[in-house]
Amino acid sequence: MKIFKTLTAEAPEKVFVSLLLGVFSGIGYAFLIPLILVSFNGDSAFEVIAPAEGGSSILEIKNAKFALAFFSSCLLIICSRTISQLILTRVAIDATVALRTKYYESILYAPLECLERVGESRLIASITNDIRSVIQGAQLMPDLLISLVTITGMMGFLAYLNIDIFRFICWAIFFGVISFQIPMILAGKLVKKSREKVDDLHESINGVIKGVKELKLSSDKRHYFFKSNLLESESQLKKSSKSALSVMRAAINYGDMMSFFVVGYIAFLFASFNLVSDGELFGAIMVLLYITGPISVIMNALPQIVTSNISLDKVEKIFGDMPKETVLQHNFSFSEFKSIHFKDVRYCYEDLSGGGAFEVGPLSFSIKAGEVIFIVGGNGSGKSTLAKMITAHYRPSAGVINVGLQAVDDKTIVGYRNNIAAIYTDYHLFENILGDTSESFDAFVRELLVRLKLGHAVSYQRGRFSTLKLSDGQRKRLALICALLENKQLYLFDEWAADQDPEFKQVFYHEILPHLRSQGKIVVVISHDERYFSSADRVIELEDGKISKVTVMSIDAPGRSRPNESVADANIL
Ligand SMILES: Nc1ncnc2c1ncn2[C@@H]1O[C@H](COP(=O)(O)OP(=O)(O)OP(=O)(O)O)[C@@H](O)[C@H]1O
Repeated sequence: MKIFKTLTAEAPEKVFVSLLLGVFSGIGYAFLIPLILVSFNGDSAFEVIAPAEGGSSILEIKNAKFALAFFSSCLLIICSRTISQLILTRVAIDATVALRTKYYESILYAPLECLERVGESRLIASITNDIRSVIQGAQLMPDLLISLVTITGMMGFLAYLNIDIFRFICWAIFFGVISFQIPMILAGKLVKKSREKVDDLHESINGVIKGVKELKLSSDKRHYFFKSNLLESESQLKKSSKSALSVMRAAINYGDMMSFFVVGYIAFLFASFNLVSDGELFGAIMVLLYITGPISVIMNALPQIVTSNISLDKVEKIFGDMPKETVLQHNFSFSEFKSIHFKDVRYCYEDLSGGGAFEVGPLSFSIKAGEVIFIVGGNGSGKSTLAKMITAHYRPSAGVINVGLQAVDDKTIVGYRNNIAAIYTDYHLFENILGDTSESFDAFVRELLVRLKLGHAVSYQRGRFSTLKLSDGQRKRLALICALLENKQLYLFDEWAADQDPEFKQVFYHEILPHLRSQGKIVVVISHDERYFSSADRVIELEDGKISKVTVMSIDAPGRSRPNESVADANIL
């Protein structure tokens, strides 16, 4: 079974040892009943012997050999079963971490458009729920094996007791397995359907958590969302889960009772038509009653195994279909990173709605070091799409991007990205500064915190900010500090200043940008702040994915300076 491979792939030797111990344990179980039955041999295993004088009666073991074998089997079961389960539990924990790590890597190395297509909710649901479910199923391995070995051993004993009873039971098992498959196939389909509903539910949960502010503002909206989205998703999941579990429970009970039907048949009918001694009949019934335990273990494990297999399919569908960027993960070093050239670059979204895909391009322009470019345009004109092409998150469908004379391609793209610091509209602020956090940074960061008026709200020590519980504007200023610390060659700000006070807009447009220009950086700013367009060297206007206008700004405009020229008011850095 596929789910078991997740464990065997992690530590094959340990899993092998665990299974071997499971087999020993199963053999131990399979010996218990035969030992008792053989030791009875028509008499009592214990004989009351004369009480010692003045003392109470004691029991003396008559069949010491069998008794010893019996207790040795018990000991074997305790030791082998415990060690087997301990080993597998540890392997399961390692396998869970290994699987999650593999999928973290898949996410980190997948093309951005692919992650955007799958969506946050489905990724989180798979990494958290599905992987846990797969491992829970795989962990049942030793118990299943113990039960299978026990049943096999007991069947062997039955064959030894009476071959006719053995044959009859083989047919009963065959019939049971076949008739059990029908409800299980139906249950599998229902579990699959219910798993699909989990994604919808996650989407709704995301909505209730992220959209709580909007929902609180309107009781109608809240009521509608609660009923039509959240409760509807819950109700669909509840319906499909209940159906799946009902079918499965009924199938399990049928399977459980099958063994008692067989016991009843043998006890009341079989003996009437076949030549079976009382001893054989008694032995067969004991064996059959005994194996109802292992059968029950297998039956009860089946729902988890079905669910785990479906979870594994889901994980494989999401992550198996997720391509890895075919790029060389080598930090290519450009001979110089002084200019970027777009030549007839296009990017076309996949047409998912059928209403025609949006295309950006063909775009041809260059940006030099020490230049600040503003990209402007109406909503939906393609600014953010172009930003993602500039930062090489979206690879062009046509055309080329060069750094100087060197192309940004599979061999150089990782090196290209390593030269970029960006703040997107949906940026993420990490809790600590990732990378070099040497003490030399401390004074610099503290100075920036004070200049951006964050000094009272946040303190910084050794790569960590004291808190991220800040206003939106403050968080964005903190993101700006992190970006500046990176000291990259290309800076991209996607509407950074949109939610800043005029005071900080001023700092951004008239101090930060001129400073970056003076440092010879390539700076791309997506902006709607017309008041500050004069801070740019050039303003590229987009309309419907194409460049509609390029304006070269006057060198004398406020907030302007040439590369390497000291900036009078860029006094923060
Ligand atoms: N993931 C996507 N799949 C398909 N089409 C998309 C996707 N993202 C954006 N688009 C399309 O691309 C167009 C440009 O989007 P983009 O986000 O680049 O615009 P924008 O200029 O940044 O807009 P805004 O100023 O509103 O942020 C949109 O009209 C939209 O139809």
